[in-house]
Amino acid sequence: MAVIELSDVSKVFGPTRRGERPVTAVDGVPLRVEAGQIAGIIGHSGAGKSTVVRLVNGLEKPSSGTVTVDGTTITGLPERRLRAVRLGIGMIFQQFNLFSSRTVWGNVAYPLRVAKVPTARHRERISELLHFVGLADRAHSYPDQLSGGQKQRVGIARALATSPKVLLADEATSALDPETTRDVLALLRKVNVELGVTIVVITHEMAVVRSIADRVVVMERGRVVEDGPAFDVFSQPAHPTTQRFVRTVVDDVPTGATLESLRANHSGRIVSLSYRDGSRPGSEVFAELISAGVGFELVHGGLADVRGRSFGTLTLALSGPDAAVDHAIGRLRDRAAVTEVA
Ligand SMILES: Nc1ncnc2c1ncn2[C@@H]1O[C@H](COP(=O)(O)OP(=O)(O)OP(=O)(O)O)[C@@H](O)[C@H]1O
Repeated sequence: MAVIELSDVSKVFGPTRRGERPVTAVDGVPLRVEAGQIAGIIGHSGAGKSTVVRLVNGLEKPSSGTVTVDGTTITGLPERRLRAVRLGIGMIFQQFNLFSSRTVWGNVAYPLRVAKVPTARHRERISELLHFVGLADRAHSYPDQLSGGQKQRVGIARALATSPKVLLADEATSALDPETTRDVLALLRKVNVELGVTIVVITHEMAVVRSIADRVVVMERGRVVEDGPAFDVFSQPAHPTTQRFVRTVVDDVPTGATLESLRANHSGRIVSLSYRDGSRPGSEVFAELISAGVGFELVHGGLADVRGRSFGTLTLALSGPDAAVDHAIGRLRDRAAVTEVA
């Protein structure tokens, strides 16, 4: 079942001054996020990601198309009904957006008050949330006494206070160092697995998508240019923009200067063996080469793991008589996609 569904949604911001052109921030976007999924929406600055988030929580109205959240079509809903829908959507932000004058406890209590949860129930709920995010001992601290990672944990506890079905994370780790990013992403996974919350992660970093998303949506200039299961998008990216994003985290195929340097430094034939179906190269590769009497050197490559399945490319420089090398390449083609790169 789709928890979030955008059908052919566009958002055009009209010019605010004379002489300016309207901006199409979102252009005919289809998006379906299934219940229990973690979807990663990636794109460069200005691609339209934040506008998609604002359309999902009803802060922007689409110029055309419809937005449905948890079975309710929110397009055209009056503000009063929208507020009720928003209670089912948690949000976390890059700059955490905590109240600096309230303690951790006070920050987490705030959405409970807005949702008119009886005060008698606050203590138990807040304590449960702070335990869940690992901050039970910081309840009386103020935000400026916390690290960035701790602030985001408070943001997550606050976003979960009213037990939303959906959590929207807009660049939630962009202000954090890599180690803290890993911890916060692990916490988001826990939110997904243990609480069953559907999560949409908006980011410009492929490493974030790689470590958390089940599903990847790539946006460019307001459009969705690629959308698929994380393993497929990482192992066989189709759109050039996706290919560039994937190369920022998995640089297994030699291109450009690397390829030139390989050619300059190896006189033999250079072949790449690609594994894109979840299988891995094993000792059989080397056994084939040895039995064919071919010399080899591993000159480039890498294997990556996405959602528990691996893929990657190994590049080898082969040396020996032409017939033996041809024979070995023929045998390897039975086991992997082989490309001769030089
Ligand atoms: N309220 C607005 N009025 C006018 N133009 C807007 C408005 N909000 C966004 N835009 C424009 O829409 C386009 C998409 O912006 P959006 O913030 O959705 O992109 P993004 O992918 O989230 O980028 P970033 O990561 O930089 O926030 C940009 O060209 C932006 O300038």
